[in-house]
Amino acid sequence: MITGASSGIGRVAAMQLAERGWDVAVVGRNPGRTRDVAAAVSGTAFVADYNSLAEVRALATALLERYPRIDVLANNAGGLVGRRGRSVDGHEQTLQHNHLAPFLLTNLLLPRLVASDARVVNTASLANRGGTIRLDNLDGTGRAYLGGFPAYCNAKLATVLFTRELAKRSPVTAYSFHPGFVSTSFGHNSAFVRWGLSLLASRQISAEQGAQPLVQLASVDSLGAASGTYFDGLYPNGATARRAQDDNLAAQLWDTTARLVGLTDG
Ligand SMILES: NC(=O)c1ccc[n+]([C@@H]2O[C@H](COP(=O)([O-])OP(=O)(O)OC[C@H]3O[C@@H](n4cnc5c(N)ncnc54)[C@H](O)[C@@H]3O)[C@@H](O)[C@H]2O)c1
Repeated sequence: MITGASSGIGRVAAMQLAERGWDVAVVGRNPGRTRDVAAAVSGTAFVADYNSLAEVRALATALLERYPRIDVLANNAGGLVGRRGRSVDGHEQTLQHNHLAPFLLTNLLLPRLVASDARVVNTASLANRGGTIRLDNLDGTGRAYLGGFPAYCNAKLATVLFTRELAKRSPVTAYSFHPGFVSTSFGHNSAFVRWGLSLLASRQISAEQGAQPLVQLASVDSLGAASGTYFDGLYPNGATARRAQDDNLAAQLWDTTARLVGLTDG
């Protein structure tokens, strides 16, 4: 199961895993592109916009109906929303697309993932190092938006913490990773990020190269790294923000997020 599989890293990973014989669930936001990729990999298309948690819930229901077993869930959908705005559920959108929605999807699938002895692979980012988590203000209300970059850093720090905590709270194997600076449509909707990426142009890699960590983390039998590990590309224990090592923060973030997405009432 690969989210954000209609383009970029997710699309290439879907192609490569299908070539290895996997039955791939292609999850995307754009119906036409998602169906095209699904047809190309002889997989099944699922469409959901993470701007709505109701769509995430419907997605989970459809996936559970279709697959009695799930070997891998790759939470890869994400990116920046260039202008501050609220999701259908009232949350800051970059936070919802990168953290709240994948958290909810994973939890709704968790019993099936556990029963399948599955792996969860979360696409994080080096940007986690610039993140902060304010548990009483995950939306960043009142803080400068700057083309979504601070919100993105915070959300990807949340991804690293979520992965560590998932490894603690459940028997599934969970990894997060930074794919590298990959030439995709990532950041095209934010002038600030486009400018930042232009400075890194010489370090950009192709989507084929950027998909390698996802493909490896999904498919290699033994990675020799503990569940919860963050990879920088193919290398375990990549550099993270110090806060990403804070077990107490990870546990509190889990509980706060569960409340925000309506999994618990506190
Ligand atoms: N490209 C990079 O340099 C880079 C670096 C670090 C991390 N990442 C992360 O890699 C992942 C894949 O990005 P990419 O580089 O392939 O870019 P991309 O823009 O080609 O792909 C992003 C995918 O996420 C999906 N998505 C975005 N918002 C969504 C929403 N609201 N609902 C449902 N799906 C949504 C898109 O439809 C698309 O399929 C993202 O999580 C991104 O943050 C990318």
